[in-house]
Amino acid sequence: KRHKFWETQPVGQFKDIGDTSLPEGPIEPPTPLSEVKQEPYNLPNLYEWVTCNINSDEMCTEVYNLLTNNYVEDDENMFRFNYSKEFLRWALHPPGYFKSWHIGVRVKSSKKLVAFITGIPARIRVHNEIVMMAEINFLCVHKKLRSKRLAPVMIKEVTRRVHLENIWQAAYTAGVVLPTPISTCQYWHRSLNPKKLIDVGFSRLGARMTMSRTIKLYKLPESTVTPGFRKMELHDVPAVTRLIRNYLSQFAVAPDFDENDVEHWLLPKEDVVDSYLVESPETHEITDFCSFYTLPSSILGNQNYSTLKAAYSYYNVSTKTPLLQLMNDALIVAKRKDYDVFNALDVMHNESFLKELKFGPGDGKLHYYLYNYRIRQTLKAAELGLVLL
Ligand SMILES: COc1cccc(CC(=N)NC(=O)c2cccnc2OC2CCNCC2)c1
Repeated sequence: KRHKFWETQPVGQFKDIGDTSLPEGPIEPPTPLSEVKQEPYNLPNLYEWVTCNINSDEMCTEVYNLLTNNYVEDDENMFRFNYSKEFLRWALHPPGYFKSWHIGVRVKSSKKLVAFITGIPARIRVHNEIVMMAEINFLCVHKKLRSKRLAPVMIKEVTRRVHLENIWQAAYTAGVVLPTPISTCQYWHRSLNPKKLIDVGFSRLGARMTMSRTIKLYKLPESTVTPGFRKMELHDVPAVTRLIRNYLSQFAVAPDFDENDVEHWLLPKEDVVDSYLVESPETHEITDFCSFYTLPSSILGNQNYSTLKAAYSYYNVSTKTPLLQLMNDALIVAKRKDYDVFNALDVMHNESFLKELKFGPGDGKLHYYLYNYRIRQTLKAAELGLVLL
């Protein structure tokens, strides 16, 4: 039976699609905190819960190893996300984070970490409502423990711990269709190192294309073209916050970033997140912004390479510099930093540059979900202003 678990949850149900009589907003009201289950859900006998302190190098290494060997693979099982430890510390320690939302499952006897799920707090605007939510991510069950129905109890446990902090909504993405996407995005890839991408099977040589012709097709200039294009710095946080808040206000769903959020999520952090802005040489006004995060993938079964260095488009704001030119500068920087590929979703205004900058469509889709929050009608990808890690 499909979605046995999700049919028991306060999420949009397929049968409700198109029923515009249902109001936008929470599906269930909050529960009085005294009525929230105080003790953890029961795991199958052999397993126990563990709260993962990612600041501990030993614990962070255990989480890193579990994800490196068991997390999401592409549809053809040729690549597996390989989030770095530094990236995990960044992704899981935003302002106001709760340690209790970083949840692991151990085998009681061996103490081996075999499953993981996380939440982080985020203020998300949905149309005109600002909603405190948990962003759920990194749900991973060891390959040897799949279809033991561990995922539903882990989802219930993280939900319980989120409820204990008086938060009743959540946001998450998945490559699979569950009840019920608020939006479905297409992902796109821009080759930066086409020879390696073809060698590892990520891309294929185009018809009637030679390798040298392909290398030439994706060639990029050595230096960026926009005057005033530079790395973001700490002192830029107030101006970048104003710029991104204003820009994101046009989308139906978007983070409600304040300066603390911008400082955490958008200040450059080596091998984790890169961010650049355009400071007008005349007025010193900050007019544009672009950013990408670093998420390598392990290459499963290639003699010459073990890792694909990938940049993922994050938040981009264009008010003076054409988005096409801004993103081309982002590609130039990524190429110079030896990334193999630059990925993007067709969210926000990304559609306007994808084809022109020689992105090719990926072979999968990314579905966005809200927990315990109904929206009137499914959003177009271009109405989404939220990028999850
Ligand atoms: C190339 O290596 C891969 C390793 C694992 C999975 C995939 C395909 C895939 N599922 N890609 C995406 O989900 C994706 C494609 C473009 C942009 N963001 C993405 O996902 C992000 C956001 C959701 N959490 C994972 C990272 C590719």
